[in-house]
Amino acid sequence: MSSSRVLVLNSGSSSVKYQLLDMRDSGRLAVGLVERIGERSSRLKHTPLATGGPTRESNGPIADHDAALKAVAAELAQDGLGLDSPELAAIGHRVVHGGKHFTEPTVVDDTVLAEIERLIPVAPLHNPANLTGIRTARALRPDLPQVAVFDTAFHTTMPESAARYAIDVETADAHRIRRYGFHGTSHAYVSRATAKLLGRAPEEVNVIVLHLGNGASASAVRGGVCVDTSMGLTPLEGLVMGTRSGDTDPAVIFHLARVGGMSIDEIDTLLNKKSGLVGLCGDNDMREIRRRIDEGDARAKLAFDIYIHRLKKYIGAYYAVLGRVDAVAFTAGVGENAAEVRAAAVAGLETLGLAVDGGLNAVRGDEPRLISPADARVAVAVVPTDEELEIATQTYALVRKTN
Ligand SMILES: Nc1ncnc2c1ncn2[C@@H]1O[C@H](COP(=O)(O)OP(=O)(O)O)[C@@H](O)[C@H]1O
Ligand SMILES: CC(=O)OP(=O)(O)O
Ligand SMILES: [Mg+2]
Repeated sequence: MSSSRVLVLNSGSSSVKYQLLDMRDSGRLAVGLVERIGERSSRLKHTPLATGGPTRESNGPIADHDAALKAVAAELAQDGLGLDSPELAAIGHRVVHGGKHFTEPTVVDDTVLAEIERLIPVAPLHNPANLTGIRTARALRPDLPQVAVFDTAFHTTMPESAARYAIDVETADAHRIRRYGFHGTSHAYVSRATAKLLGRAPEEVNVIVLHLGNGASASAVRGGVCVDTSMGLTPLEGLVMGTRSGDTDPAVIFHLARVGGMSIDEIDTLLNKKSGLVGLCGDNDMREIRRRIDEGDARAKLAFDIYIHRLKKYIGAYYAVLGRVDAVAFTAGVGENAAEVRAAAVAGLETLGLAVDGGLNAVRGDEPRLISPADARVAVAVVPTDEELEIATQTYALVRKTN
């Protein structure tokens, strides 16, 4: 029997998203999510698409990512899709920080694991979870290739002028301080899907991709190649996010330490977990923020306005970086669902050829779609991301090549 299945694990700081795919037709056999790992109210949601069975949900404490992955393996086994299946060709893992070293998907060995571990200080919310996912999967199926697909890989093409901070070169190099960028698997997938939507080859189009999830980043993609992105050394730089501040004056940190008496760890937690939308108004979910705005809540409105102001600045910046823009693509949880965010982000940019058609923008759906008026100079699009499919595709291509 030929092995054509790939299990994809997208381990986040407190969640694991997973998909089992058959790569002969990229069909999904099972999808699921473990949320609130480490809390008492963890939840596992599993949909066995292959059997047509109902979605199963279970609640109860799941202590860590190791336990989460074992619970996922048990769910899959219940549908006859267990990790012991000879049809499984590989397990693909999203790894957030690959540094400068990893520009391609990579079969994991001990050296690769050590490098991912070395990068923990620059992705403290993500790389530890990714590592646990790989280690647990490897223990369950030591004979299978485990493939790491890095968020940073797509951004390694950025020119030095975009990738370097203007700080002392020797100090920066000694500590590998540069702008790496993240969500690259999504930016790559969405920029290609946007070209397809326009009926053109990726090499022909310049796209600004706005990945607006809980973490959020923008990228400038010229002819399929990333030339700038808003996240930097870590996923803290750039846009306003669910819990992260995005851009601030670095002197805020000196001030909080010297005048506010806060420790470096306290400031790290403040900027990564207690800032962004949650810090501004107490909620990080855009649905809740919209509901509060509708009720006249001023703090929610200010949080929304700050979020939009930053987003608009990045659209303008990347317009200037690219010179010619063919499309602006909105993706991820907020980008795909929040019509009011899309409308507000491009409002007033008509002189740049950017506009949203109210009717088209209000349409909901899972397919890539244009929301700009028919005569617009620049296409504005909603392009759902599929990081799991992209990871599976890259993983399968690599194992086919190496076998
Ligand atoms: N229907 C919706 N309307 C507005 N925002 C939404 C909607 N659904 C999800 N979101 C936003 O998407 C976010 C999650 O995005 P997602 O891309 O799944 O993030 P992550 O991958 O970082 O977990 C939520 O926090 C919420 O703000
Ligand atoms: C890199 C990053 O911010 O990822 P996420 O949006 O999944 O937190
Ligand atoms: Mg995400």
